[in-house]
Amino acid sequence: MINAPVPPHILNQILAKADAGDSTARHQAALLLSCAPFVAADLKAAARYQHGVALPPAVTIKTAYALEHWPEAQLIERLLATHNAEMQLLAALILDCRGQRQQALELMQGLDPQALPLLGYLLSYGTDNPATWLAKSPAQHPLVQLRQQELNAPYPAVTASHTELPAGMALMESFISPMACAYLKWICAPWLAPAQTVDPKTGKSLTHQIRTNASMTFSSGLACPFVIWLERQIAAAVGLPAQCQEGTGVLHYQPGQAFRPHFDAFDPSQGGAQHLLADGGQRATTVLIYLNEDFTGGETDFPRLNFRFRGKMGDLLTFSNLDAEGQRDELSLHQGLSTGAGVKWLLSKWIRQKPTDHGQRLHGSV
Ligand SMILES: O=C(O)CCC(=O)C(=O)O
Ligand SMILES: [Fe+2]
Repeated sequence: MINAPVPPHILNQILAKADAGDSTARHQAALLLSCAPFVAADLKAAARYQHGVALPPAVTIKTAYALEHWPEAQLIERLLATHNAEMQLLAALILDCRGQRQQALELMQGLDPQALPLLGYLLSYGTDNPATWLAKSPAQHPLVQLRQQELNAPYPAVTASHTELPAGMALMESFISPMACAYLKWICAPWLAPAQTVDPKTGKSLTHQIRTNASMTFSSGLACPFVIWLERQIAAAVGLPAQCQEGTGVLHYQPGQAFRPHFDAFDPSQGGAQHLLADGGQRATTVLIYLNEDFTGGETDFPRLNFRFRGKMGDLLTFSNLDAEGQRDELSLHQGLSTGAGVKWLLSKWIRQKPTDHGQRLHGSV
């Protein structure tokens, strides 16, 4: 079975019917709330509607993986055992990022050829014309095309000896594979919305001209096993607990869009700071993973360090936002320069000093 994500307004209509006693809606609600890669609410909510409904294996896997910390080999084994196209795709992505390309390709090739266009349609539900997806032959699917194009990309990740990196920064080249980049772009595309920024005075999120791009954030309820796995990979790479992470964000810049100069760390002198610092303390570290290369402009720019960075597909750049005393580092000011031609995709991860609600929900309490 393939699990369908649903835009919130549709889900809310179904939930309202289910709450009014409609048994079909209850059934739909249990399935939809528990599906992967997008779970529109948390699993506790699904349980409310669950009576008599067999939940898809993905749900059990996601919950157990998040809470029991299975070793990676066990995760892959269980994903494969579901015989579910989506779960097998996740296993292929993890294997691919691990450098087991041949096994990943075999898995991809073994997938039901109808499953990928159908997954594309389901993932774009409500925002795309289903006919566009269903009319595509499986061979036209971006993930299918990619497996032929990207055969020679280097894996696994290598830590780059980038002599020109400023202090406090590190680069890991090919941290995730092009197939994984394509998957992240693909599943986020239908869910992009104007990116928000935090109002320092109130601590509330709002749209602001400082940030004109779009984004999508995987809250703990939305994270699929691949995103949970990726958060743990990031944690290991930067040596900071996965529990300290905020949700994984994916940023999308159309030509001319930008994220103007800003600090990721909060300004503690502002009124909204206490509210923001309450869940995990300061944003100590930022991790960026570059998901594509086919655009001009759009570098990540650190004006006070006279440093400008352009990642290759799958590269991870990390930098610190705090100085040795734990205060906001004034040198960490940075921006996503406006893109010229083409679209820029970037994964963005902020890591706090202490565990966050998000991190503990996905990775257990510390
Ligand atoms: O788009 C970029 O290059 C920078 C993104 C950024 O500053 C952030 O996500 O905090
Ligand atoms: Fe930033």
